[in-house]
Amino acid sequence: MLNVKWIQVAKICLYLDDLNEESKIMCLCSRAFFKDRCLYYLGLNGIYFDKIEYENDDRNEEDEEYSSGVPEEATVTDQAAEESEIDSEAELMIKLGLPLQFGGSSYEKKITSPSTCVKEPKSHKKIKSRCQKNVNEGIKKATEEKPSDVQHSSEDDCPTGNLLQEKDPVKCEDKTHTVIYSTVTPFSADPSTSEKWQEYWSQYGQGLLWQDWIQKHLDDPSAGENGACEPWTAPETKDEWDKHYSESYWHYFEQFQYWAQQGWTFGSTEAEGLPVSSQVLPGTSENADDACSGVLDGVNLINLDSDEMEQGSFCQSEIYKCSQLVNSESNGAQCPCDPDQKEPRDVEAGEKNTSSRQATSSQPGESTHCVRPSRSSAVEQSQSEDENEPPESKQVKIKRSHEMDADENPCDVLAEASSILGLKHGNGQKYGKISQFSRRTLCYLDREVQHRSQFLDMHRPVKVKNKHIFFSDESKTKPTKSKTLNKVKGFLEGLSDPIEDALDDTAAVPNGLISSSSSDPEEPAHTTGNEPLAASEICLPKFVENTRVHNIWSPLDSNSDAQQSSMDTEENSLRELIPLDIPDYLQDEADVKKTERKSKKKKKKNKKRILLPPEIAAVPRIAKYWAQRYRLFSRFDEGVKLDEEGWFSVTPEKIAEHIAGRVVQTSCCDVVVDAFCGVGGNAIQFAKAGKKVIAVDIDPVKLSMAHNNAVVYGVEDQIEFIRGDYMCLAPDLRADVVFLSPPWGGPDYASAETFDIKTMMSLDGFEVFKLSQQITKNIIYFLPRNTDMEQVASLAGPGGKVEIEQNFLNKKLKTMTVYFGDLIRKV
Ligand SMILES: C[S@@+](CC[C@H](N)C(=O)[O-])C[C@H]1O[C@@H](n2cnc3c(N)ncnc32)[C@H](O)[C@@H]1O
Ligand SMILES: C[n+]1cn([C@@H]2O[C@H](CO)[C@@H](O)[C@H]2O)c2nc(N)[nH]c(=O)c21
Repeated sequence: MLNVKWIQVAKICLYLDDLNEESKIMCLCSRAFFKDRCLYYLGLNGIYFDKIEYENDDRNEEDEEYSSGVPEEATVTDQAAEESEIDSEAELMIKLGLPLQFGGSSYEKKITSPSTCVKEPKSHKKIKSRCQKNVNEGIKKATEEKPSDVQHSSEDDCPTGNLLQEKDPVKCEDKTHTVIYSTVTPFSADPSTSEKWQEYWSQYGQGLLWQDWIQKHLDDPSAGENGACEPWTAPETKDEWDKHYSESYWHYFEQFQYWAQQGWTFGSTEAEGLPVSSQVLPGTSENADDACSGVLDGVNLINLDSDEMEQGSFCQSEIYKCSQLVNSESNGAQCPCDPDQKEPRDVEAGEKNTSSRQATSSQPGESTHCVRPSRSSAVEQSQSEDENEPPESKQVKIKRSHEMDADENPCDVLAEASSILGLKHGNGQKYGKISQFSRRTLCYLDREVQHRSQFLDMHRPVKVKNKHIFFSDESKTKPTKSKTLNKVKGFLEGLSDPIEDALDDTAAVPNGLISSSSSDPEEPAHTTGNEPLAASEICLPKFVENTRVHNIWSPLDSNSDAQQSSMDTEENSLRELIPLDIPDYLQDEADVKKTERKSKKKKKKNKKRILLPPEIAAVPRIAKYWAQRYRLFSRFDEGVKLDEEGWFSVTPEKIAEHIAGRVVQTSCCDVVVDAFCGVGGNAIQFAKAGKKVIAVDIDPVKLSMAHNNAVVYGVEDQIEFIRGDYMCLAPDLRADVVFLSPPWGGPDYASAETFDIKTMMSLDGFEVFKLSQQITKNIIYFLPRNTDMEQVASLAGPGGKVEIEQNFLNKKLKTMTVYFGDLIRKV
């Protein structure tokens, strides 16, 4: 079973001609999440039992990541998991004695994100993860493992309050549920909020549950029907409903808690502005959709009753987020942020004035274009209009698309795609006869995408907003004398690669040593100096090539210890920088973090350094990849071979496995051409998935390594290895799928803001694609994460479709896989 989470996040339509709907290119944006930390740690440690520990971490992480969108910070409790949250940039900053504010996406994640002000009580964290675990591992087991802190199990504890006791889509007396629900003690510290939550949930819980259920089962026409087959009673859906219930409850609970902490309340009665329909529940409503939209109206009618709402546009926009995507043709539902409007609405941008045009769609299933209105304008609009009203009666007003003038319509699809989805775009040449796109529409398919994206590392520039760093007199003078700064200087000067590379996935490890203290498996291990070690200084372990070496540790030498402690001292001195305007909610955490850092430092002191095998130490540029050998090939120790290019360009096994899985899911795809097979990362996985593979590479060394590695995996018989130039061979190849993983021009691809596939690769990316099209329409293009999204979409041609899948390895955006033809998953 693949440990991959795949979600559709958005649909972007690129119009060539406003008047011709047929010519638009439909671009499905999806995300695939992989986790292979255990393989990374195994690479560092070389000890198997650690793997088990980290696998546990991963499982916890999964619970958090996908169950409810809770901010990471709120759920990370144990040391290992917590360490993994700090990326190496942040770690480097700490090591160098620089405050985190200077950079590092961990800082961004942990501090600048408004949502991180949500601090889930510790008890909730435990309870929640236990609860999730229970759900996942089997409800019955949960009954037996009733946690000790569960006090009650009566029906009173049912989080749905009275309402469910009357309408009971989920029976509270059900033992299993009793356990799950009774673990909930929302707002234990604040009874009034707790009451409000109870009230809110009892009023809207069912509607929300139902709405989400329908959303999840869009393809199932029976899902929205009331009556005979209620999902909570039907045997085939009961379990799924139960799980859905638990997940939804926690999801909305967290949302509610968050907004409550931001000073928002909701109008609980009709008099306060809630529509009557919001109180119509599934099962009692004549039309379930009315209930759904009513509920969502209710959500949108959450009122601001505090002046403390200072979280900026991101928080505000969350309220307006289009939280439902329903095919209006199939069930008549509407975009919830637009209660009285049945027409579809888009996030639009184009060269032309689109003010009077309404979005149209000709294809079934694509008729609803939900809009997430502009971050601030709609909010500002509504706030300024309501300025004179008492805050509790303020309501969200959102303009309809046709009411927006081009001037005032700030909905810029490209900006949204970039900031929310992390997709890059440039002005690069488009494929075929396409010159430019005249209009774009964006529809989010995952209502949580905006929120979730905050907790993913998409290599966004660090935003430090309104931070004033003041240097005390002392600290003004110190940096010039600081050994640490000299080290920084030396370190940076010593790097030939761009900074991003040094901090990201292409950094060199200059002295042949890898510090195992690097907390982020994605990141290179950083060393304390850049001087190459003399051969005599390298204490090389006895290393037999490609055989499992379980313990390749050497004790940390006393020198390094001294170095570390000197860095610690200097770190402290540099930490005299005083950020004056840390918001209150962060101030509280500052002390906690200090203590945590101290304890981490202590632990790091105890950590050991891993020594590289001689052949790896001889090529420092690839040393960091060696630490990641198991994530590239989990059977590395059984004789896998890589050369230098192979090390940095092989597709990590989890990603390759996933891509192969996508082929398996597509019918009539038996033969796959791996046009640039390299050392075989992808070819092996295609073969493992049962496909016949034609593996082409121009380099005989690569090809022989690919063959060797295929033997290790026992799939050599399924692969035909052809040495040659794909550009010449392509016309003679026959296959059902072509996989393209060309050289991107070395590790420098990441230093470009946007990667142009036509001009930045050694081969012309358009030509490669064109040749492949002659073999089959089913093409997979494996590309850099910063590839120009519009350029790659243009490959689909007018009226075509494409799926752009972002590949996240341990929450960090790694690569982009683009699917064409039948390989595109259906929306
Ligand atoms: C990025 S690597 C492929 C990595 C591969 N997907 C893996 O997982 O191991 C690109 C490969 O393309 C090969 N190559 C470069 N130009 C080529 C060409 N014109 N025809 C065939 N192969 C070529 C290189 O030798 C290199 O091995
Ligand atoms: C330079 N490089 C890295 N990766 C892939 O991107 C990941 C993140 O750097 C690497 O792990 C590797 O899979 C490459 N893939 C291809 N096809 N061609 C390349 O030149 C290349």
